[in-house]
Amino acid sequence: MATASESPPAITASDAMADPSIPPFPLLDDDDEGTRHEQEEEEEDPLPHGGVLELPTVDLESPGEALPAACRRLGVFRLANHSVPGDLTAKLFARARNLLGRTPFSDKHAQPGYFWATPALAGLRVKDVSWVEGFHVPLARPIIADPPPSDELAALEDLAREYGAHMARVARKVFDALAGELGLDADKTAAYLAEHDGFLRVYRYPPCPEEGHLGMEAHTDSSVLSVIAQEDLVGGLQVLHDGAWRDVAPGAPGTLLVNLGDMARAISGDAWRSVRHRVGASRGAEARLSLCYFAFPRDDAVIACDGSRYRPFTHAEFREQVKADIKATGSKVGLERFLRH
Ligand SMILES: O=C(O)CCC(=O)C(=O)O
Ligand SMILES: [Fe+2]
Repeated sequence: MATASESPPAITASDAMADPSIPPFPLLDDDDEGTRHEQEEEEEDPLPHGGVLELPTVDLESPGEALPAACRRLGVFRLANHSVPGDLTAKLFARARNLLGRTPFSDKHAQPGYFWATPALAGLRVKDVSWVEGFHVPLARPIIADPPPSDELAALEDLAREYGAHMARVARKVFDALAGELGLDADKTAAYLAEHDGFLRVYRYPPCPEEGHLGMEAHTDSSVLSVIAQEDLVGGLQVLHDGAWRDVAPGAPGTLLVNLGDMARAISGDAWRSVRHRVGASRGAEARLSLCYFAFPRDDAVIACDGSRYRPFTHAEFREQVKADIKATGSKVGLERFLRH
């Protein structure tokens, strides 16, 4: 298995074409190269790479001061002692690897909840292709589709739901510990995290034969918090910290990674960070897999904080604004839209 520090031999474009499981990501042709260089020249001050970043670890059973400190300083941390059964996570990874890694693209594509290179599908330029595919599993309701999901996908979905219930428990426990620090009342503590309405994304970052792509473009999450499990040692996640991209150091085996999203930032009036992050494209022969859970406020929750730079808004308003911005410009504007004038 590839580690973050080794550089395994990259697969070639013909290897990638020969593997029927790999979606037909567009490779850069000569014209696209031209576009890419122009775009790079336009980019102001590309951010430097700042090496590896060790994240603090928070013990879910006794988070103490380490939790708010990590939220204020970084917006991302490792979580230990979370009681998610290791064999459940391993089974879900194995199913995902099997289903995404061995099924021809055309069969996956016909399955409900499957996505690949999402921004490319929104008609963006080749530079913006994210070298990723996966399944989107809403946790509050079963995937209803006609024709129904394959047996393999139905089995993956069952495991994802069982895993998702653990994620909801973990998210609630983290958020309750944090709510105390902001002095949120019981109503807000409940409304600001609809943990059972979140979703899980099962991602596979297939090997990418070409430089110049990312597994996932730089972004902040729109969630309150996101919980990521990645298969041991296959690196790739980078966070922006002090003006540089930093590779997230592999955590102790079995730890989860929690990152705060825009809603946590707004709820706390900018006291907590919504960390900007991205995923490098997998360059070795091994695909990277991750399980990402996202939890949001209730739709009607009014996000407001005394002294905040943001005007009060409902979560539904935020979501609609993000959708509208992506539709209009191809990217999310986010909280800037809600600044008080
Ligand atoms: O796959 C990962 O580790 C991160 C994915 C991510 O950042 C996202 O889906 O928002
Ligand atoms: Fe993210």
